[in-house]
Amino acid sequence: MLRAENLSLRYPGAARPAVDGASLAVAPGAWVALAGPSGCGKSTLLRLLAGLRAADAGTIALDGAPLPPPGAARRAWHRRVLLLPQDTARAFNPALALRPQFRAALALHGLGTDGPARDALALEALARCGVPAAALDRHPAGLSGGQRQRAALARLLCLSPRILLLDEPTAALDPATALEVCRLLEDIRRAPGGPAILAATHERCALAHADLVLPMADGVLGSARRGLARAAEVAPLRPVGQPAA
Ligand SMILES: Nc1ncnc2c1ncn2[C@@H]1O[C@H](COP(=O)(O)OP(=O)(O)OP(=O)(O)O)[C@@H](O)[C@H]1O
Repeated sequence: MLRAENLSLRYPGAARPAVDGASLAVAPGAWVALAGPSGCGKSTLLRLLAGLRAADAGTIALDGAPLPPPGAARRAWHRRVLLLPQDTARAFNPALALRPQFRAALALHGLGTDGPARDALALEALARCGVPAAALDRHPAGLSGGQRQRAALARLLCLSPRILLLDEPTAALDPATALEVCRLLEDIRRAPGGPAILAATHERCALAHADLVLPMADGVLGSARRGLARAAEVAPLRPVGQPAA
C-alpha cells in the first residue's frame, strides 16, 4: 500500500502551493486515476510520490516504510515506485539504442548477472508489452509513439515495481493505440504480483479502467469517486479553499 499524508509543495516564488495537503492511498492491485485541469498539480504530486522531489511537508510510505532520505537508501524506492513521465521521448536518452538503456537500468538495481542476462529480462518485458525484439537495437526516434510508450513501460516493468505512477500515459497516442495501452496496463496490474497504478489522466479509457478517481483542483485532492460512472462528477471540482467533505 502506497500512502501519502498531508503532502504539500510550493515551488519557489509561486503564489500558492502546487500540491496542498494531499492525502491518498493506493492499494495493491488498484488502478487509481488522478483527474483535474492542466496545472492543478498532478505531475508534481506524482514526482513527490516517486521521490524525485522533496515535499515541504507531509509523509509518504510504502507498506508502512517511509520514503528513505536521498542517497543510497532511496535507490530501493526508485525500483519499487516508478514514474513514467508524460513525454516518453524524454524517458530515454535519444543518443543511445534501447539495449544499453535497458542494461543500465537493470544494472543500477543489481538485476541480471551480465549483459546477455539483462537483455533476456529486457526482451521478456518488451514482449509482454507487445514491442518487437528488434526494437532493442533501435534508437528511441526509430520507434512509433505507441511503441516508445510501450518500450518505456517495459523498461519500468523489468524492475518489477510495486507501484506505477503514470503521467498522462495515453495523452500523446491516437485513440486506438490509447485503448491498446490501457488494455496492456490492465493486464499488467492484474498479473500475479503486478504493480498498482496511479495515473494522472484526462482520457476516458484510462478513467474507465480506474477503480477510483481522485479529483484534483488547485493542488487540493477531493474525495474519491468510484469508477467511470462517477468520473463525470469530477467536472464540478471543489473550489479553492473549501474544506474537504
Ligand atoms: N519546476 C517547476 N517550477 C515552478 N513551478 C512549477 C514547476 N512545475 C510545475 N510548476 C507549477 O506548478 C503548478 C502545478 O503544475 P503540474 O505540472 O504539477 O500540474 P499538472 O496538473 O500536472 O498539469 P498538466 O496536466 O498540464 O501536466 C502549475 O502552476 C505549474 O506552473
